[in-house]
Amino acid sequence: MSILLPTNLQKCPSPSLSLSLSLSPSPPPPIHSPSPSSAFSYLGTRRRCLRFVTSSVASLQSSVANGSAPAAVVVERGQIRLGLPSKGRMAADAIDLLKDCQLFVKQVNPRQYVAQIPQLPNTEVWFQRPKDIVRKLLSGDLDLGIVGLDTLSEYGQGDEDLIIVHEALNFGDCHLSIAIPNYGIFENIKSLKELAQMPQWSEERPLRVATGFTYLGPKFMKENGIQHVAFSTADGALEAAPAMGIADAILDLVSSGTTLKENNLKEIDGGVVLESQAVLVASRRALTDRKGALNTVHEILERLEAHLKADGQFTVVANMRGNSAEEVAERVLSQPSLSGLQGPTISPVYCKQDGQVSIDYYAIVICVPKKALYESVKQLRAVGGSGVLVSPLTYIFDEDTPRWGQLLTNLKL
Ligand SMILES: Nc1ncnc2c1ncn2[C@@H]1O[C@H](COP(=O)(O)OP(=O)(O)OP(=O)(O)O)[C@@H](O)[C@H]1O
Ligand SMILES: O=P(O)(O)OC[C@H]1O[C@H](OP(=O)(O)OP(=O)(O)O)[C@H](O)[C@@H]1O
Ligand SMILES: [Mg+2]
Repeated sequence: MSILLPTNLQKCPSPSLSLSLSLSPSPPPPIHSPSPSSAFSYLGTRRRCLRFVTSSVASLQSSVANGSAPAAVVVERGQIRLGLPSKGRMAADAIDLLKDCQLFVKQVNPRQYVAQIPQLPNTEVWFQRPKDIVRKLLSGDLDLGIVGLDTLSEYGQGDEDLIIVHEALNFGDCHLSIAIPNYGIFENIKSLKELAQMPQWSEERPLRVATGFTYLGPKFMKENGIQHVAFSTADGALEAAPAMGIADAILDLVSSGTTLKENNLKEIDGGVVLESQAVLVASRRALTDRKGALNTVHEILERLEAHLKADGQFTVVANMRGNSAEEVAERVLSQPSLSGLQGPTISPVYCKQDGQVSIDYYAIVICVPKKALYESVKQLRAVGGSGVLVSPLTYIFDEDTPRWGQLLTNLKL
């Protein structure tokens, strides 16, 4: 069966409207590809030169001679710059997360793109579109940023200057996934393998995929050995493309799955390109070369870890009759969900009866994962717990911040 390409895809009238990215011969190289003949590598080198200056004429000459990107040093400026999404679903969540960490972003009015965080006096916030945050981290115009992993992966293209400082900020959960119609020739197709093996696709008539992810898409298809694929770009409402005849499949973000369902599309086994959520990302050069950047990251990271760790937990307090703290501890620790972070805190409850002070009860305090709350309450009752009080936890500051150690190792510090 042969299917005709719509004319707009055959002719590619405008790169911004319909850029057909055939997988053969190869997907676009990374921004900082060392290949001197590549337009992408040229753009990357220029971009870098906007903000980072070469350390000396001699090193420039030697790097030109060996074909590598010139060694760069960071241009001086007083403030550390943190990029936050200026619009879209991530904008409010990023500010709310910082607020939960007692970092209050003071933006005088919503159209002002720079703001302050009084708690971090050496740091400026710059509001930018998520993809521009990544671009500006690469060019040296920003030092830190909060974006979705999908945006970071698409626009960062694996650049080693980008370091993920915290990979799970607990918002913006979604995944990047291939979806196909659940009708017509795709009705019985359930996996990427089955999709790739459909007889319809050939060099002349490839599988047409509409996506905003024109780096990750071709890369994924190539890694999965799938031939005869052509990508077209689109900026929004991609889910309409198959029904409009513009594409056979789409590659887009999915969260609840409602948009796919409402447009008669389905995901397929093996079709998930990336699991994504918001991440804190930093420029390696900024962290190593910019005065104060590492301290700022340390403080933000400590606050984030303390808040995010606490976010998944409740404090549970209960009273328990017993002869001694040790005896109560044994009963509590006999239950699998009651060991808390390091173990239960058990303290005597002093009661006055007939003028005498006695200890008949002990108060136990534990941290319990939110998901295990009800199970924990049942276990507490089973060993004699009564008057169970549950309250949210705000921060857990551990002895050390695990991601800080990982960051230092990554930076070879
Ligand atoms: N449906 C979703 N559910 C949860 N997170 C999502 C969803 N769609 C996108 N995201 C996450 O939010 C980020 C920003 O998406 P958003 O749609 O707000 O902005 P955008 O796509 O950059 O801009 P726009 O859609 O206005 O062109 C994405 O990079 C992704 O990480
Ligand atoms: O699985 P769901 O919960 O239905 O979410 C998925 C939709 O969310 C995003 O679109 P967005 O709302 O950002 O609109 P856009 O296409 O204009 O970016 C994404 O591009 C999907 O279309
Ligand atoms: Mg969107």
